[in-house]
Amino acid sequence: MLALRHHGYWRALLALLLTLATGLIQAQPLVLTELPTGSLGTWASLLIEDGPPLGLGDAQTRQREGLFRKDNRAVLTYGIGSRPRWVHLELFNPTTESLPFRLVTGTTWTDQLKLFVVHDNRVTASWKTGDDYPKPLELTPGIGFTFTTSFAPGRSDLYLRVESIDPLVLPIKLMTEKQALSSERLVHYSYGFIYGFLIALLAYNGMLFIGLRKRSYLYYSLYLVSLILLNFAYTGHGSAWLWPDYPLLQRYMILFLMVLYGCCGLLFASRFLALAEHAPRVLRLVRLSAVSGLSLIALCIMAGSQLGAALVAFSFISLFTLGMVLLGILTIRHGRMAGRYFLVATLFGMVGAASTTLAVWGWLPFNSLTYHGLEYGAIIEATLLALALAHHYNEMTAKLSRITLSRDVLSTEVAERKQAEKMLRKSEESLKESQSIAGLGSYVLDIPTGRWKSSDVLDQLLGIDEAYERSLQGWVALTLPDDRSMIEDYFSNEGIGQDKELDKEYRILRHNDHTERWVHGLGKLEFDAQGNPVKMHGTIQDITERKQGETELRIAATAFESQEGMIITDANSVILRVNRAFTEITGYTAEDAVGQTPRLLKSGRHNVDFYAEMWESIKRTGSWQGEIWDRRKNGEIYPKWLTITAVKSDDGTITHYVGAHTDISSRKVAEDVIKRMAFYDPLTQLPNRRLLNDRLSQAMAASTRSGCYGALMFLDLDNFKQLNDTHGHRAGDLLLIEAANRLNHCMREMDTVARFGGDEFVVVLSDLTADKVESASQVEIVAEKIRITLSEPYLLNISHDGKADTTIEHHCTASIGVVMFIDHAGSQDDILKWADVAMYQAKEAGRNLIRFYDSTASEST
Ligand SMILES: Nc1nc2c(ncn2[C@@H]2O[C@H](COP(=O)(O)OP(=O)(O)OP(=O)(O)O)[C@@H](O)[C@H]2O)c(=O)[nH]1
Repeated sequence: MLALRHHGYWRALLALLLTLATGLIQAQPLVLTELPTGSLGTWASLLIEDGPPLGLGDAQTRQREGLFRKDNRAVLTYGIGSRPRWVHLELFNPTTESLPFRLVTGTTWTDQLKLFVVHDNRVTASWKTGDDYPKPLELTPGIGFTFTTSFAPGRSDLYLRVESIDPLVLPIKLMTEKQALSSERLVHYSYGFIYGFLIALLAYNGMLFIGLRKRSYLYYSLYLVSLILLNFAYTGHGSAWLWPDYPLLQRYMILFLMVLYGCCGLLFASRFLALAEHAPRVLRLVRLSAVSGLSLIALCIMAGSQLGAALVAFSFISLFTLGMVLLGILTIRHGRMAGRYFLVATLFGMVGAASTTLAVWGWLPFNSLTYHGLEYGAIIEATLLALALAHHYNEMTAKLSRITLSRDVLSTEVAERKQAEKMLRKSEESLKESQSIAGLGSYVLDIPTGRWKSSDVLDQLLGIDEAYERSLQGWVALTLPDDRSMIEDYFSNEGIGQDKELDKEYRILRHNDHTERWVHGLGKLEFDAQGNPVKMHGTIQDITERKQGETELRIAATAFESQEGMIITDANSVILRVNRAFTEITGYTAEDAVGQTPRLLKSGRHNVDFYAEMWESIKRTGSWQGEIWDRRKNGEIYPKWLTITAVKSDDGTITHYVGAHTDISSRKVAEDVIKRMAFYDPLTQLPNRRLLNDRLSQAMAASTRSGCYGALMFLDLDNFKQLNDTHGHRAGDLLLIEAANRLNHCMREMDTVARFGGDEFVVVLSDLTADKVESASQVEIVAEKIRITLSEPYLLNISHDGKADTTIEHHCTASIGVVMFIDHAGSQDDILKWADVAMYQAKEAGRNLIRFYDSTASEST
């Protein structure tokens, strides 16, 4: 208050100086036909009441005494708790008629206003109004008090007494009816717009609150309600329309609503800026301020101190606007975008409120802009706060969507993790199962103590149970004595001393059934900080079957490299492997043969049927064996004894073929020799008597079949003995050989020439004709040919031991006995006997003759 008064003195002094400076100019009355636009404060003179209230007469007297002083401001503003004062305005109507005018003065909150129009020392019009009175007269909401009056020609004096504890603001305007209406219309439109805008904003945010249930919107709506109510109150709409009968309410309503407006603003700001979260101490301060403001105003109202209430309200609203700006700055410093909008909004609000406050306090020039600053600022502030709220909502939505996204990601991760855990469990089970199938057990050995832990599979493998002593001794006991040193060596120096990993194959003795098993032990060392091995993690796998398999393989490999030629093909007969014996027999190396098929060895001696039969047998019985002729790499054809065996899988599918063969060339040769020895005469190489019997039997059978005659000739060389006796046995042999050759040359392929013994030969002719005479004639021709051929001289080259060979010419003939046979007329022996008889007949007849056996006459023909 002191400060206010202090300022008031300065202003008075300033006004006095200005009055003195401009006094001459404004000593003239205000000519009503030449009215300036705007407020007429500079034309007025003032008198402050020091003592008890003055009446009009007192004021007129003081005016005449020159006690009224000029203020020299268009709008007279004197702040809160100003002393009542009188204002005098001298008016002059230069016309001859009364001029009607609309006088606008005071603000809507002016407590008391008295107005007198004096003409010719007569009061022509007077009013008493103000918001201290119920149903205040001539109150135009949004404008002030407006009085319609007429000024008679000549001079009129306007006396105005004004009293207000609220900020005393005194615009004085004289307008024609037309000007007044236009001005009022503008004001009404403006308020229509302002309220429309604010109410729309309120409705919108109210609905947002109902829809979104966000308290920021509720507090913002409350803030708007308080702003609208405050505006409604101080523009006079309240006292004109809502509470005209309650001047007491009007007196405190503006002030209370100012505090309430500030509190709602703080409430909204606290929520919007999330002070509870980011600045709890500031929130406490804000709450304290709000509660203090409300308490103080309530106290003032209850104490009936309008001045106190006005001071509280104006101080509070000033601090509030400043506080809002500070809150905005604080929030920006916390790095929140919402704070920027808020700060800009509150700055507008603050500037607007400050403008109005300072204008009505008289610290700023009073004009439409400054006076309505609070409204403009509030509208801009409310708009920007709505934008801030929208931005905040966007931020929240983005945050929410981020949270939703994170939640989705999280739930996906959880699902994935669950899936991974499930898969892990599954794979652990599979691992256990596969370890069990593979006979793979695992262990962990504590090296310093020698204690170990084993998996279930390892326990099964070792044949131990829970109670088994899992110590070093326990382990040694499980190892086969012969292999213990291998493991002991590793743990003593060879391995662990050199930090090597364990990798050994050794045998164990199962604890429960004392069976021997082969195992493969692996172990990985774990070291302490000093580098000493402290643990070993490892696996032990049962490899008994593999070991057995390896042994069998070794045996098989040895067997494979046997004397027999071996060949292994796949199911498509493609050669996979051959052994050394194969190469030795065939001449083909492994490189030559692998990838080929056994057709490589084909001799061409066997026809398609042979091979078809062979494969049919393999398919049916799984094997085939027999003699087969193949061709060596060098082209030589050789016989071999081949055994082919099909290798089948468990399901019976043929997977491989194994062929084993032996070269039987030499055996074949031996067989031939034996055969020759058994059936051929070693000297002449002619069939012997045994083979003759066979051939004769065939010829006889053929004769029976065909009904054609066959013939048998019995030949005996004449006087052969002499040669032997004269030139030695060797010469006799040579003659026999030559005679045999000559016989062979005389005969057809189909005929048989045999050596019967000594110097006797037998010739069998088959398939002659069915006619006996004709056949006999053919035989005779042959026999004659033989006789003549054999009678040719023989040149015999005789070798002598240690002497030179000698060649002799020898003459020799043969006696020939012939038997014709057909359809088993006699047995083989009979035929031979008959031929022999005929031959003897020839001998007896003189030798070198041919005789046919005649069964009826038993004589030669
Ligand atoms: N060099 C030789 N002589 C044989 C062989 N086998 C038998 N001889 C002899 O052949 C002779 C056969 O004699 P014979 O047929 O009885 O008498 P021959 O002198 O031919 O008189 P004829 O038959 O009456 O004309 C005997 O002296 C046998 O020792 C043989 O393989 N080599």
